Amino acid sequence: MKATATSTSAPPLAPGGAPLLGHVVPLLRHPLAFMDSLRRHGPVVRIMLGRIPVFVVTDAGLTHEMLTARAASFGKGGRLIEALSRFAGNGLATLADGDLHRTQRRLVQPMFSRAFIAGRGDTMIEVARSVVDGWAADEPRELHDDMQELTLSVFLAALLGTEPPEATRRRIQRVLPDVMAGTIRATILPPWLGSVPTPAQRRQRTSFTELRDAIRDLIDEHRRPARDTGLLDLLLDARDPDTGQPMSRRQLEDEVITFVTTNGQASTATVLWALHEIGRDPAVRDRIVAELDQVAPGRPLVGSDLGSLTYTRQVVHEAMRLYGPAWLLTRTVTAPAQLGGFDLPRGATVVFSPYILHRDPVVYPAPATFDPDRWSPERARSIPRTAFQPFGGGARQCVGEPFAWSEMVIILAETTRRWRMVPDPAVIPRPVPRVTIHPDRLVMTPSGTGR
Ligand code: HEM
Repeated sequence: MKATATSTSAPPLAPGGAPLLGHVVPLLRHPLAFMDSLRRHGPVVRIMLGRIPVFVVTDAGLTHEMLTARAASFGKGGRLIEALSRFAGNGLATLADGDLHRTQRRLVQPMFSRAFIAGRGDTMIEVARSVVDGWAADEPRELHDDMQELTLSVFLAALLGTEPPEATRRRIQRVLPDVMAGTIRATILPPWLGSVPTPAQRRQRTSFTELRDAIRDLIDEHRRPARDTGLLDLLLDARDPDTGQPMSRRQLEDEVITFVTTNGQASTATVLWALHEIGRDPAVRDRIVAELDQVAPGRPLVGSDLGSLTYTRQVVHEAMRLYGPAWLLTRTVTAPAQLGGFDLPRGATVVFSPYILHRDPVVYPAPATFDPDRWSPERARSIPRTAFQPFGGGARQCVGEPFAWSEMVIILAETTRRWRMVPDPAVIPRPVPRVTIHPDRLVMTPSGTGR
């Protein structure tokens, strides 16, 4: 997988750039096709955002190397991180590498451990089921809002350790689209163009304040639940092992905002794509339902069943492969560095993209085909580990990964068991790359039972 050049040199320039704007136009117009096309030009390719060179790593081995063994030269940073920190402040995902990140990661890690998440499985399932049960039969639904409601409800249930207050959930859900809306534009546009004040930017700034107010109230109003402690209780109890100090109030807010926004993006997108693919292929749905009937015959699903839902997990796996869901992540070169034999100057932004890696036809034959059996225990063995990196790698790998798997499997299982989701043939969802890749619209009708 790892590619090397014979001598050190500047990475090749991608074709199709314009004099003043560079590759901004193809990146804004056809971002996914443009990114996918870069693989043809080499393992590291130079593109221009205006006059600023940006280096895109298209090779899986080199991406992994950059995130792990060479991480000291490739710091977390770059334009995406600047754009995200406008609302997430110093949350775990936007903190620069260093002591504060290491301390925060140590404090936060236990709340996303497999054991802790497994202990919240029953509550997460109950909340997902009550949302799905509330849908009316035979009425078409715009599933984007539904899935955002589901992922947010399930996350808040785990965060609080109990069913979240409906008003709080609504308040957060209302502002999330505006919070995320301008992030990719702020990443791609040259700074002089991105700083022009527009009504959309003003709306976005208001939404940042509203989200922070909602999270502040959520923390203030939280009471430790009787049954299970939530993730938030762990955060409140966390003490820096060196100083014995709790997290500052501002840091706590930044962390919760980070979790709510990351969860709402990536997990929502993956579940939407999975439902779209299940709707196109009834055989996939039948196999999920058969598995659920075998694992939990004649009874509701419980948390301890999740580990046995092998096929349902394969469906989630394949949805994450095919649609990313992150297509543009960034690092900053902290000292003059080489990657794959190419010279990269200090201060440059490096882009890496699970989307590009997951569509490599050498590793994934017929890469555009949705095939959950790629991930059957026998076939998955032939896929190199670095070829599937939806959660990144190294010290900055997604801390929420165990939570994300449980959440997505729960939502898919509960939706599919309760309903047969019938796609609207007039609405063909198109991928829209925001921070993650969302379908522009997904309209499906819950019909009868999934059985
Ligand atoms: C399908 C679901 C998800 C995907 C594909 C995903 C993907 C990623 C990726 C690729 C990174 C690394 C970014 C980088 O290296 O620059 C990341 C980091 C992170 N993710 Fe996720 N994520 C998902 C779900 C979640 C959830 C559910 C949470 C929390 C509730 C979460 C919280 C975080 C945090 C806090 C970080 C920063 C970790 C650090 O820098 O130490 N993610 N995620």
